[in-house]
Amino acid sequence: MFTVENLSVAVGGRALLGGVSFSISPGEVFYILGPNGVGKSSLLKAIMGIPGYEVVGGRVLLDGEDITKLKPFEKASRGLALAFQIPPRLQGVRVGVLLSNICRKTKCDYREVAKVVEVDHLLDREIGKLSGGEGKRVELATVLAQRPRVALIDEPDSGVDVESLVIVARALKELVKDAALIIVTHGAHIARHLPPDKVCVLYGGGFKKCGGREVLDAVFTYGFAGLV
Ligand SMILES: Nc1ncnc2c1ncn2[C@@H]1O[C@H](COP(=O)(O)OP(=O)(O)OP(=O)(O)O)[C@@H](O)[C@H]1O
Repeated sequence: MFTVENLSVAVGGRALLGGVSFSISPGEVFYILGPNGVGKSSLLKAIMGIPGYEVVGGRVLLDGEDITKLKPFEKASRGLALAFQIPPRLQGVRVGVLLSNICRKTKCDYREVAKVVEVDHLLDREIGKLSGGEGKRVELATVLAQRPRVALIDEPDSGVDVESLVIVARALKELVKDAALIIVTHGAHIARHLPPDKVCVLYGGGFKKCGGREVLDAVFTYGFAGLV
């Protein structure tokens, strides 16, 4: 069980979010929806412990262990993985080398992982020279290769064409077989392919409405401002 308890987050020394709480188990899909700039990415980065995204209150628990203050690599070794909204454009690093390095630790077959997100034809390409959509699929491959217990996925459906969205959804379905899946999205296009179990709307500094799929329908009908 992965639990975020009454979390407050500051970014660049400025208070951004407060009182964020949720729990999620492996096999569950949790969507965090909200408008641009509300703090969705910052929440995932703070959970992961990325420098500059500070947890100033509350706790992050993995199977009862308080992991709030652990460093990102320590959280990764316990099974947390983050797919960035805009993946780092690593110069001079080839896709196959990165994936095989991760798979060496987790004992996966990097060519099989690459096939899931259809980047097996990109294994010899430099990550920094991929297109935006290719880069996002490679980013998902790195998360798959980590075999996480908790996958934090930032905007998997932004900048992705309709066919690639099907591939992205396939990867997410693969991930959720073993992991708790937390997906941040402002458009929720991915919901056509991967319905959520739980949904929360982040608005005005915290979660304003949480529930099941009906919250997603309400967002489409009323928008964020109309809902809260
Ligand atoms: N490193 C940073 N330093 C200072 N401010 C930041 C930093 N990162 C994000 N912010 C600010 O924090 C706020 C929330 O940004 P964040 O990227 O978390 O929003 P978001 O909800 O993910 O938005 P979007 O849907 O547009 O991706 C924004 O006002 C942003 O400018």
